[in-house]
Amino acid sequence: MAAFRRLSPGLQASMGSIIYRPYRLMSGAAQAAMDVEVWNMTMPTVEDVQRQDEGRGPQWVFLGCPGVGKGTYASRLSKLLDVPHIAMGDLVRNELKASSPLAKQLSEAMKAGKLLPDEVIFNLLSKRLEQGLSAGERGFILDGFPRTISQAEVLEDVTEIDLVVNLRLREDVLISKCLGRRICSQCGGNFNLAKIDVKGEDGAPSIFMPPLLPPPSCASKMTIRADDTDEVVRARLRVYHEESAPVEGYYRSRGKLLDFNVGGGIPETWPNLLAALNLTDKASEEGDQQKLAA
Ligand SMILES: Nc1ncnc2c1ncn2[C@@H]1O[C@H](COP(=O)(O)OP(=O)(O)O)[C@@H](O)[C@H]1O
Repeated sequence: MAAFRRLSPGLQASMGSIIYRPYRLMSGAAQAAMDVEVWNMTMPTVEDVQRQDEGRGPQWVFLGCPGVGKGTYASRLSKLLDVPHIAMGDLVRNELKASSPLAKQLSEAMKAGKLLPDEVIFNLLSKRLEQGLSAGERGFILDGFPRTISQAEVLEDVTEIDLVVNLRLREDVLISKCLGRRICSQCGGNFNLAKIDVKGEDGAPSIFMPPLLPPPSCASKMTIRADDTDEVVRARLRVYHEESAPVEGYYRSRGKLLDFNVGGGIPETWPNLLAALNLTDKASEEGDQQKLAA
């Protein structure tokens, strides 16, 4: 509870009331059974995950450096498991569209690659979870939260996290992927102009990732995130190593961390990730069957 004491009483109240009620519905026995499973790294099947508990969906976290693909894979998994994908960066960017002096100040910090104050982050996350609860959402996949040990401690105080997926990729590729990232200003689609083709060295495998090019309708509307410049990407990676990498150890020591090396583009990585999670994507399997039959 030490982390709570560092937060404002109002925030404690809001985190406590919003997250505690529904997510504590899971029985102690069910929680204990799940802890043992995750500790032994026996991954749940998609049916186990969906059947988990009447009032409680899966609660997963995605960790990993900027550019590793947290958003891409968390969003795909959220569709597969039918739980919301809550991307902290998106919540922040959305909030900072306002023109208040505070929004300006926070936006400057973000553009410099710094983490924003916990108070701001918890407020946004609480609001988002509250909206989700009113809309009947069950469970979540968090992407970009927690990013510090103190955030992880607060999260642990208020709810149970079932599984933490830690995506990993070599640093030169991360930088190229951040610099190649483009977003369509009209439809919000994410694309990447970077062509990654690195030879394996010292036992490390080769990595090939083709660019993810926009369709003609989006091509003239490409925008770049303000924090995807070379200097800021390097600053964000430094911040990750200093502040966020310890969160990996936090969950590893609790038996909840699954390390996963991103070894290629989406077509190779997605099935490998599903296999590591012991999940089956029936839709893409059926698609494969259709392709095979054609
Ligand atoms: N949990 C968090 N704590 C503090 N700041 C955050 C958090 N999540 C997002 N931010 C802010 O939003 C920025 C963008 O986040 P995100 O889109 O998740 O970036 P990335 O691509 O680096 O993983 C971060 O660099 C930081 O300024």
